[in-house]
Amino acid sequence: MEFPVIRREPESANKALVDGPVTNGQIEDRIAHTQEKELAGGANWVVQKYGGTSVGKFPLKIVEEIVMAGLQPPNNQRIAVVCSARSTGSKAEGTTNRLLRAARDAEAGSWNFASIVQSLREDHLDALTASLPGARLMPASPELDAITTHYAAQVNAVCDHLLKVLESALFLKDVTSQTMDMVMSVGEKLSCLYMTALLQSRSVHAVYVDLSDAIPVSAAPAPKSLNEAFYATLAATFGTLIRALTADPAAVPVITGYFGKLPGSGGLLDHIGRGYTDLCAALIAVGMGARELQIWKEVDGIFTADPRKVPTARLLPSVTPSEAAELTFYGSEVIHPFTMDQVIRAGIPVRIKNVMNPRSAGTVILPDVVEEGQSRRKGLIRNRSTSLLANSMAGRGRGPKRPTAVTIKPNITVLNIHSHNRTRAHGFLMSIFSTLDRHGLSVDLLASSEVHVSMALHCEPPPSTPTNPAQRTPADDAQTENLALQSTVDDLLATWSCDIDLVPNMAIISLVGRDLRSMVGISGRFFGVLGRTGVNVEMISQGASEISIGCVIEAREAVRALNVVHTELFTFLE
Ligand SMILES: Nc1ncnc2c1ncn2[C@@H]1O[C@H](COP(=O)(O)OP(=O)(O)O)[C@@H](O)[C@H]1O
Ligand SMILES: N[C@@H](CC(=O)OP(=O)(O)O)C(=O)O
Repeated sequence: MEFPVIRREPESANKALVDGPVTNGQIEDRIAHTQEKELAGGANWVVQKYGGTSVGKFPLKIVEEIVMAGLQPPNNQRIAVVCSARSTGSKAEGTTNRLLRAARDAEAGSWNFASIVQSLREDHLDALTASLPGARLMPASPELDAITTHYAAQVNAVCDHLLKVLESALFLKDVTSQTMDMVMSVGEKLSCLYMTALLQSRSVHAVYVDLSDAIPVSAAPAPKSLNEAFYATLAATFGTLIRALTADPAAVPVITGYFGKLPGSGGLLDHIGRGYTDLCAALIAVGMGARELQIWKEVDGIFTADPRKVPTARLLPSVTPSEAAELTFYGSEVIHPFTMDQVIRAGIPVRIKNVMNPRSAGTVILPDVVEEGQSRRKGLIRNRSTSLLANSMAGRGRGPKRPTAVTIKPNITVLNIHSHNRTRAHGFLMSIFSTLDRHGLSVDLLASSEVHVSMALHCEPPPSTPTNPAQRTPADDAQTENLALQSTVDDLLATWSCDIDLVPNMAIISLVGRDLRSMVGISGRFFGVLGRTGVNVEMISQGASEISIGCVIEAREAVRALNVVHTELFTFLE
């Protein structure tokens, strides 16, 4: 792939000129060069966040091929590692879900939590034994013995404390948000203790950093919402704490992606939701003044479509923060939505990389000029050179305009409401939204007229078998969502004279791209190809976001629709 060159004029540091094409490698050099000069004081820190399945499935790759390789010449980076809770299979059966299940068991009066804690304890102890150098060779060296003994003591201490918390919850028959947070934090603690020991077993000076008590008590007078000022304080606190623990230039902090009790009511799950480690890593990157935040996944980066569903999808070298956010919201799980705001505001690029293929450059998320302009209006500061570089990398203003990616979001139910009352349209909408809010449902797409409203809601499918409290599965959450939907319908029918119908088993297909706003005829092409290939469109929403066009189709058609749209708009639009 080729990109235009950014050439810096010596007499004007901020003037970038578009020149001939350059390669990905040259872009890398230029990003490094630019940032070295501009992120003064941020040294050479790279913050690397690893998801739970990466820690569970590829721990040795992370340690040897990514962290150790990054520390050594010619890279000579300072690396901060941030980990999520381990999952050896899928995230659904990973440590965090097992912990949440243990908490619900305790609340329901079942001692089943004890066996969950025991299996987590054994899993984590066995994981280290299996990954030690010369794993089953006896006798181990005294250094390795010391590492494993210390590790076992820490794992046991964390698990014993967890048992006490869960026992208290069982006797109280109550799990508060704070208790849930305390239980959930164990996943990241165990994961980071494991990665610390693993790095130490390879002679890396790894330092375990637990952020679960890092939020200062002074932050306790809660802000009404977790606002920018709060996050800025948090980032600074994390930065100070981590620096203090890693004064030795060889030290590698291994930091829990769980970051402590939030002030006010509600816990991390309520305020941030699952996937909170992305945000934690972003705050750490800001606090450390890192030169890059890397989110390591099991995919090479962001593609023009889900590469597991569209074989011809191409890796995108860069996307803008808004595109990444839109893609995440509409089904391509790229990055937790709150993450980008933090790092982009600080001018730190985010790079999505693949643990299975560390040499691939991945996808970098950088703001473009329009986004920079918008943020200036909001009084935010950006790193100008990274913005210019991003524009140049994406070849903006040169060549044909094109959409960036197409994505699908499954498990959508359409809620159609037809009011019998033609005179109070504003009251009708207010009643619908307050009912949805009461039941904790949010709307993904909306189309409305005076008396008719169609909404696409995300609802996981219900579990196939009934569950008893002692054997809950992650599908219980799905059951809760479906009950919420049913209660919403009941409440609406009770308070408003209307007809309601629910259309389950749908999906949203969305075209995303910063160029869409100026691509005349793109909607026609998008809907045209769906129509020509016999994909029925149930509902259309356009205009809410300038950078996406979306519609609801039947879920069973989703992968076919994704492929035909990709072929039409990404292959032939070259
Ligand atoms: N446009 C896209 N680009 C890259 N991945 C995508 C895209 N759309 C969907 N995906 C899916 O998102 C997932 C992200 O990678 P993965 O490492 O599995 O996630 P996680 O870190 O959340 O466990 C992959 O399963 C991939 O198939
Ligand atoms: N352990 C948390 C936090 C997290 O961020 O996970 P991951 O990075 O694996 O999505 C969760 O399961 O949600």
